[in-house]
Amino acid sequence: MGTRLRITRRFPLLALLRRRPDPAGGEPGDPFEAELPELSAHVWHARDGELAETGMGTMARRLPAVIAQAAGLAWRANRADTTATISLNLAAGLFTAFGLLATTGVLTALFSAGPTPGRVRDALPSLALVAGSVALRSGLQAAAGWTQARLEPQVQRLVELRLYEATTAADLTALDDSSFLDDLQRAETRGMNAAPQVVQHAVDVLTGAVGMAAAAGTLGVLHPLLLPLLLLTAVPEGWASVRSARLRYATMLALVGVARRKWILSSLMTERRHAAEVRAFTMRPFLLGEYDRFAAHQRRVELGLARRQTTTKITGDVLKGLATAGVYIALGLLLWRGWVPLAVAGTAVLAIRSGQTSLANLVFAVNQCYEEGLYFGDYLAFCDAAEARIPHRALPARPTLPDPFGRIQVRDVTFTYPGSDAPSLRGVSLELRRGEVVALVGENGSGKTTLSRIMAGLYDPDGGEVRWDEVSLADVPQDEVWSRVAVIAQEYTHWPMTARQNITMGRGPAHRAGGPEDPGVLAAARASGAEEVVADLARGYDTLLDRRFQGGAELSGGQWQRLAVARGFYRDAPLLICDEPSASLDARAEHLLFDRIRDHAAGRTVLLITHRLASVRYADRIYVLEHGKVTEEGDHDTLMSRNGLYADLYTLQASAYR
Ligand SMILES: Nc1ncnc2c1ncn2[C@@H]1O[C@H](COP(=O)(O)OP(=O)(O)OP(=O)(O)O)[C@@H](O)[C@H]1O
Repeated sequence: MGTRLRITRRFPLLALLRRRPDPAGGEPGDPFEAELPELSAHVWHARDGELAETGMGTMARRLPAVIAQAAGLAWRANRADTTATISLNLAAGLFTAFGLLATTGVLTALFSAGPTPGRVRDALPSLALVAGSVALRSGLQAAAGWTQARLEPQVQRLVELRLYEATTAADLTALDDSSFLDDLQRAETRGMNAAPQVVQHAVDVLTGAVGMAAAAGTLGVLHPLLLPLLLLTAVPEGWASVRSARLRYATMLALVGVARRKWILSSLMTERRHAAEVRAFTMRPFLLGEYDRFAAHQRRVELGLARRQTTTKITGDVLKGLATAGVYIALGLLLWRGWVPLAVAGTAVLAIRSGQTSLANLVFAVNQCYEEGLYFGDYLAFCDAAEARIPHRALPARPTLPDPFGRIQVRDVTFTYPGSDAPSLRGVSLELRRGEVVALVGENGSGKTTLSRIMAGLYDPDGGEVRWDEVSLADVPQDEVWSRVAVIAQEYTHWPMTARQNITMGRGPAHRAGGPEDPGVLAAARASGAEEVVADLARGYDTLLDRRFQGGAELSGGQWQRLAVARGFYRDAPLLICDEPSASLDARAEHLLFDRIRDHAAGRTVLLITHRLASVRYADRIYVLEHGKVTEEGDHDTLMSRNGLYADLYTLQASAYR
C-alpha cells in the first residue's frame, strides 16, 4: 500500500487513471485494487518517472536525443537509404520555399496596372517557375517516400535481432524475475514495433520542419510580423497532442500487467497442449471468466482514456481556431494600413496555409516521434538491462576446462533463487570422477535440479565453486562449460522440428549433421530407444514433429522423452547430466535406458537424478540431498546399512513390489 501511495502522490495522472469511479456503476474508489487485487501490487514499478516529466518543455528537450537515436538506428540499418531520405527531403523543402517566393512574382504581375493579357503574359515566367518547382518538389517527395519505406523493414530486422540476441543470452535467473518479464513484454509487444515508427516520424519531423522553414522564411521575407503569428497557431495543437500522448502512455503503463495476464490466458485457451486439460477439467468458464475480468478492466481504463483525449482535442481545436482567426485579422490590419501590398498579402495567405499544413504535420510528427520514442525507450532500456545480464566474466588468463578431466568437485556450494527467502542449496559438496555414474537422490524440492543446473553452468553459485580438476567454472566462459556438458532435463522442449533436428540441434551450427546415415544420429537413437519411435514415423527422421503443420506427427510423452535422451547422447559431451530421464518411460524402456546410460558412460561421466531407486543401485556413488544439504553419501550397500533416508525410501519402494 505504501508503494502505491507514494507513486500516486508523485504521479497524479496515474492516480487519476486509477481512482476514477467505476463507470459501469460499481463502487467508487480504486478500481485496480477492487477489480484486480492480484496485480495491484506490482504494476507500478517501471519508468513512471518519464511520464511525470513529460510536458512540452520536456518534449522539446528530449526530442533531439530521440531523433539522434532514430538517426543512429537508421544509419546502422542502411547508410545509403538514410542519406538519400534526408537529402531528398531537404531538397524538396528548398523547392517549396522557391515555389512560394515565385508565387509573389506571379501575383505582383497579375495585380499590376495595365491590360489583362499583358499582365498574364508578364506573369508567365514566374508561373513556369512555380510549376517547375511544384513538379520537382513532388518528384523529390515521392523519391524520399520510397527510400523511407525501404528503411522500415531494415530497421525492424535490426531491433528484432538485438532483442532476441539479448534474451537468449541473458542469465537464466533473469527469466525468473517478474519485473524483467514485464519489461520484456513491453519491449517485445510495443517497444520493438516503435523503432521503425520512430525512424519514420523522425523523418516526418524533418520533412515538417523543412516545409515549415520554407513557409516561415517566405513569410519573414514578406513581413517580419507574420512569422510569430504563424508560430502562435502551433501552441494549442502542440499542447493537445502532448497531453494526449501522455494520457496514452499512462494507460499503457497502467495496463502492462493486465496485458501480460491476458496474453497468458489467451495462450491457455488457444494452444493445443492445454486443450485436452481445459475440456477434461471443464476449465472453460473459469478461464473465460478470468479473461473477461481483465478485458473489462482494460476496456474501462481505455474508455476513460478516449473520453479525456476527446476533451483535450476539442479544447486544442477551439484554441487553434482562435489563433488562426487572430493571424488573419492581423494580416487584414496590415493590408488595411497599407503596410503590405495586395500581391504580398496574397502570397502571405498561401504561405500561411502551407506553413500551417507543415506546422500541423510537424507538431503531429514531433508528438508521434516523442510518443513512439517513449516506447522505443522501453525497448532500449530493456535491451540494455538484458545485455547487462549477459554474464561477461573478467577472464584475464582465460583458462580452459581440462580435456579429459580427472574429477569434478562441487565445493561448499550455496544458492538462493532471486526473490526467494530460503536458500535452495546450503553448502553442498560432492565429487564425480571420470567414468563414474554418480546418483543424486532426495525428496521433492530437496535441490537436485538446482544443483545439476549449477554443475551445468546455468546458474552461478552464491558461494562455493565447481571445479574441473584445478579449473573453477567461474573462470571459464559459460559457452565452454555448456559445450562440455549434455543435460537431459526434467522439463524439456518438444521442439517443433523434424525428428532428426530434435536429435541434432543441440550440437549447434558448427556441427553439420549428415543425412540419416549419420552414425552419430543412429547411435544416439539406438541407445535412447528413439530408433523404434522414428521407425514408425511416416517420413522417418524427416518427419516434422508438430501437428500444427500439415503432415506433422505427434508423439507420446515417453516417445518424446526418448528423443530428448537421444539429443543428450548425441551431444557427446564428457559430462552427461540426466535429470529424471525415465519419468515417462515404460518399465522395459526404463530398464534398457539405465543399462544404456551405463554403456554410454564408458569414458564419460554421468550425474543421474532419479526417484527410481532401483536404478541407482548400481551407481558408483549415491548422494542424498535433504533441504539443500548432502546428508548421506556412499554406494548402495553403505547407505542401506546406515538406515537413513535412502534406506527408508528404498525399502518403501521395494515393499511396493512385494
Ligand atoms: N526458478 C525458481 N525460482 C525460485 N525457486 C525455485 C526455482 N526452482 C526451484 N525453486 C525452489 O528451489 C528448491 C529446490 O528445487 P529443485 O527443483 O532443485 O528440487 P528437486 O530436488 O529437483 O525437486 P523434484 O524432485 O521435485 O524435481 C525448491 O524449494 C523450489 O521451490
